[in-house]
Amino acid sequence: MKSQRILADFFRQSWPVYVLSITFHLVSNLINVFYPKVLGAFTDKLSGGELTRGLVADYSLQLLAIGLGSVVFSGIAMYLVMYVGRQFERNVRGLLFRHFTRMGERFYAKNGVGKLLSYFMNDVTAVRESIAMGINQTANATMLLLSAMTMMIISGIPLYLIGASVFPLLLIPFIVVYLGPIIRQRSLDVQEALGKMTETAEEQFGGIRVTKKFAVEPIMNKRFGQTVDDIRAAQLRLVRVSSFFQSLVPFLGTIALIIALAFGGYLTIAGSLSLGNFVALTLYVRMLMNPLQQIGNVINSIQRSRASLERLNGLLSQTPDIVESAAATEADLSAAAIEIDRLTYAYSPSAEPVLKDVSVRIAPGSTLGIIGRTGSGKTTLMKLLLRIYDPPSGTIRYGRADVRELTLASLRGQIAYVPQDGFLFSTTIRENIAFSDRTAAAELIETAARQAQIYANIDELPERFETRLGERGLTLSGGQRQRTSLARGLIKRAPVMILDDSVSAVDAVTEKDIIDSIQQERRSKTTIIIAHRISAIKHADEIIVMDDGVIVQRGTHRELLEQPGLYADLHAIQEEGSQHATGTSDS
Ligand SMILES: Nc1ncnc2c1ncn2[C@@H]1O[C@H](COP(=O)(O)OP(=O)(O)OP(=O)(O)O)[C@@H](O)[C@H]1O
Repeated sequence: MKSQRILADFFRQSWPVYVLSITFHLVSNLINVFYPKVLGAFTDKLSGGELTRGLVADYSLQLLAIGLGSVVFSGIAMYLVMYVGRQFERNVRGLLFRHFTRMGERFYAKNGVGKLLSYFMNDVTAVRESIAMGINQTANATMLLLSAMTMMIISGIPLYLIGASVFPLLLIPFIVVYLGPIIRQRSLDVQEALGKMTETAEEQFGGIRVTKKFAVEPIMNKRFGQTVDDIRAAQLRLVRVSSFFQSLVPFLGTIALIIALAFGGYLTIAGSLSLGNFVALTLYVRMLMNPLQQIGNVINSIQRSRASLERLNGLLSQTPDIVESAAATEADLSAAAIEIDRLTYAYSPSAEPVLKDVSVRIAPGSTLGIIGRTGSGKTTLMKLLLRIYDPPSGTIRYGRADVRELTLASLRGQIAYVPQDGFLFSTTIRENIAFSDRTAAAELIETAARQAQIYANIDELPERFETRLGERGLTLSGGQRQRTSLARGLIKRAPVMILDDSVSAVDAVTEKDIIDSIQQERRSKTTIIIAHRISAIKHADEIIVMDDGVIVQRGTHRELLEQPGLYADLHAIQEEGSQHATGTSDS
């Protein structure tokens, strides 16, 4: 399973660093456990009246050496593990991003951007913390526990006294088994709530312009406030159980100290334990409290990170809905006819089909115009041509090849798709236009801009093609964005071009200029134009009219005008509109 893979892969690569770090921790702790022994010996000398100035200086120097030695080794050990922890973070973020790029539209329709960001930020960090800090502290604590126990035995502290003092610590595993799953579940709830908040924030920042124009800030504040309240509630539920757990562990340490003090004190008075060993015992038990506290923290953090790991695993084990066949071949669309054959498509098995028995043949080099009511399935049909969604087998062919048998890169690399709401990146206009080939020559970029009738606008900008756009290209007007996106499609000079309502935001005169230059540029190349205005498609070799997923009419502009139907009705309405606009109407 992928779940184990993230960690297994990571440990396979980085285990030498961990071994080195654990060795350094071991050395540091071996040095550190001499500290109670030195103090014990000091106490014995003091109580025996044998302490001299020279011995005081000696003991002080020994303590200094112990302090320095242990700090240096534990410092290096910590650095090493933190270093690989950051490597883990970097690797998993890369892995997640590559996974995201493979996922299809269905995945993005289900998972908001904010939710996906939360995987990058919260979950990866939670796992990193536990495999870096967690492993550091566990190694440190275990070493300290083991070496302290060994030193107690070597120092001649009776075993039964050590056993009695350490007994309360044996209860820790039982507490972990009982409280661990509760902490994990509550951590999962916190991560989900954080994901929701990032999702809501992303959406609200994205829609802030609409919010302001409708003056609905209070509603939005309330909605966001709710997600923040949910996080607080989930976090408090987690804090209640995790702080109980975290304080229970050192409490057991205190019980151990009380036993050592009472039992050890009694044995010292009875003369069966030296004063030096009594001091050493209490110092050792006190010394054990820190690692216990650390182990408590670590167990808590491991439970939290297990919740995050589960979320990451869940995400990484999702497979893309569009999978390239193992025998997929490279597409060659340069002279291929596009055959759509009795295509019926529904977005889900339980939903009504949005395309019903659609058949069209687009000859290579020809232009197909598509017009129809909104929601009639035009964009869906284009997405199926690009295999953004999977059409039923045999219903879409390029030449002789079924679309499902072509490699995705070769298929999409040869189709220039220009959507209605062309997304622009927050980089320069030049990079936005030369998106499919960043090395494209300046003349090619300029020609594409001219053909898309955006050149004059760009030329007026202070830095022309080097002008940086704001996020999502929002420094341009809607029509300018659309034409920049059109230039991005045109520069690709792809064998097939799809304009999906791509000139809807430009005025009629500009639209005519754009259509003229597209006709010129794409004279011998296959072009599909979807439009709501007849003026944008009337030059097409064939026009199909769609209504509710069905092709209701087909033919050339002239043929369609001669038939009664949706096309002639649309034409009449649009003609009347333009006559009103130019003042040439009879009525
Ligand atoms: N991802 C989706 N999941 C489920 N249903 C969808 C999805 N995308 C579109 N639809 C539905 O499919 C139908 C056809 O939508 P489509 O976008 O193809 O229409 P269209 O003809 O391009 O519309 P418009 O002219 O308004 O752009 C609509 O009823 C729409 O609600």
